[in-house]
Amino acid sequence: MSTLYAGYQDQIYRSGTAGRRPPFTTDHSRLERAARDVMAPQAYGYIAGAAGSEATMRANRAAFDHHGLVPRVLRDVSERDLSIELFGSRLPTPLLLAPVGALGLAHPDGEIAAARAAEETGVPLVLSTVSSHSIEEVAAAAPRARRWFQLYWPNDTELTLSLLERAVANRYEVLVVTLDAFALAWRPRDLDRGYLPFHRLHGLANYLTDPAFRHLLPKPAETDPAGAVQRWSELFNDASRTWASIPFLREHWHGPLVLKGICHPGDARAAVDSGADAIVVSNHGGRQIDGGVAALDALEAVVAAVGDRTTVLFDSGIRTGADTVKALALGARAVLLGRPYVYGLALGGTKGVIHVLRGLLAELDLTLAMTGHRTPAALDPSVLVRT
Ligand SMILES: Cc1cc2nc3c(=O)[nH]c(=O)nc-3n(C[C@H](O)[C@H](O)[C@H](O)COP(=O)(O)O)c2cc1C
Ligand SMILES: O=C(O)C(=O)c1ccccc1
Repeated sequence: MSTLYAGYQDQIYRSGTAGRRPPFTTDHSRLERAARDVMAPQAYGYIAGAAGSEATMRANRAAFDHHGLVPRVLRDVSERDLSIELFGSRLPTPLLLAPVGALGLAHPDGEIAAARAAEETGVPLVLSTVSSHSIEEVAAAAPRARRWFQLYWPNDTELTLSLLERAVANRYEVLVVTLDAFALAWRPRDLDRGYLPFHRLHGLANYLTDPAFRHLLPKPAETDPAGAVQRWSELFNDASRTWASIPFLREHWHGPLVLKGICHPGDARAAVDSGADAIVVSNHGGRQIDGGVAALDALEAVVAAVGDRTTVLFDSGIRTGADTVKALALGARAVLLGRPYVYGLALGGTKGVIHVLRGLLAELDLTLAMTGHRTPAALDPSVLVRT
C-alpha cells in the first residue's frame, strides 16, 4: 500500500531503521501530555479545559468509543484518493484546521505557524476572529495556504463589515460564523486562575488593527489597553440575535457561508432556511455547555434532518484518523481538527502541526483502506456498529 498519506508511516519506519525517532509522538494522549509539559499552566488550562465538570468534553470522546468500525477485506483498495468536493472546489483531504483563538498562547508564531502548516499540507486553516496574528499578517506569511475566516459577529455593524472586508481583501475563501459562543461559558480551570487570555490582550490582533474598532475606542489602545479590553468585551458578541439576523451576513458575504456550533436538528433546518451553504455540527469541544450531548451523537440527528439539503461538517472530539472515518461515515463531508494541532503547535511550531496532520491523515488513509473504501465519499453508516 503506498499512497501519499499512508506514506508517513513508511517514512517513520525507514527513519527508525536509520536510528531516528519521529519528531514528536504519534499518540494523541501522549501528545497532549507532552504539550502540557512545555506550556505555561494557564495557557494549557485554557486550551485543554472545557465547561463546568467537563462532562461534555468527555462525552465527545466516549461517543467515538461507542461506534465500532467493521473491517472489510478483499476489496482492492490499493489506489486511494482522500480528496473531497466542497463548495464547488476540491480539497486534498476531508480535514480542516478548526478556528482556535489566541494561538500565540501555544507558540510565539501562533497562527502564522499554523498557516504555514496549512500551506505545506493543503489542509485549510480557519482563522479565528480572536487570533494572535491579524488577518493580514497570516495571509502575508502563508499566501498559498487555503484560508477560511471564522467570525465572532460583533454587535457593531461597522466593525462587522470591516472584518468581512479584510477577509475578502486577503483572500479568505469561506466565512464560518460561530453561533454557540455568544456567552462566555463557566470554565473552572480558567476561573480558578482568574485567567482569560483576551483580558491580557492575547487574541485581539484583529481588533487592535481594525480602523472601525479603533474608532470605537475612547482613547488609543496603546495608551489605554484596559479600556481597549473593556470595549472588546462589550463589542465581542450579541446574545440578542435570532435566525432573522443571518440574512444580513448573507447579503454582505458573497462567498460560501458556514454556520458553526449546531447540534439541534431544528437549528440545522433553520440554518439551511437562512441561506447557509453548510453547517458545522460542533459543541465547541465541550467548552460551552456542561452535561451536553456528544457532538458525534448530535451529528446523526442533524444529518437525518438536513443531510440531503446541505453540507454538514463536524468537530469536537476528533483525535485520530479512525475518529475521522467515523464522523465521515455518519454523514460529515469533512472534519475540523481542534486541540491536537494546537498541541503540535506548542511542541514544534509549523513542524509540530505538520506532524500531527500527517499522522492523522496517514491513519485516516489506512483506516479507510481497512474498512474497504478508496474514497471518503464511499463511506456510509454501514461501516459502523454501535457498541
Ligand atoms: C483553545 C480553544 C480556542 C477556541 N477558539 C475558538 C474560536 O476562536 N472560534 C471558534 O469558532 N471556535 C473556537 N474553538 C472551538 C474549535 O473551533 C473547535 O470547535 C473545538 O476545538 C473542537 O473540539 P476538540 O478540540 O476537542 O476536537 C476553540 C477551541 C479551543 C480548544
Ligand atoms: O475559548 C473559546 O473556546 C472561544 O472560542 C472564545 C473566544 C473568545 C472569547 C471567549 C471564548
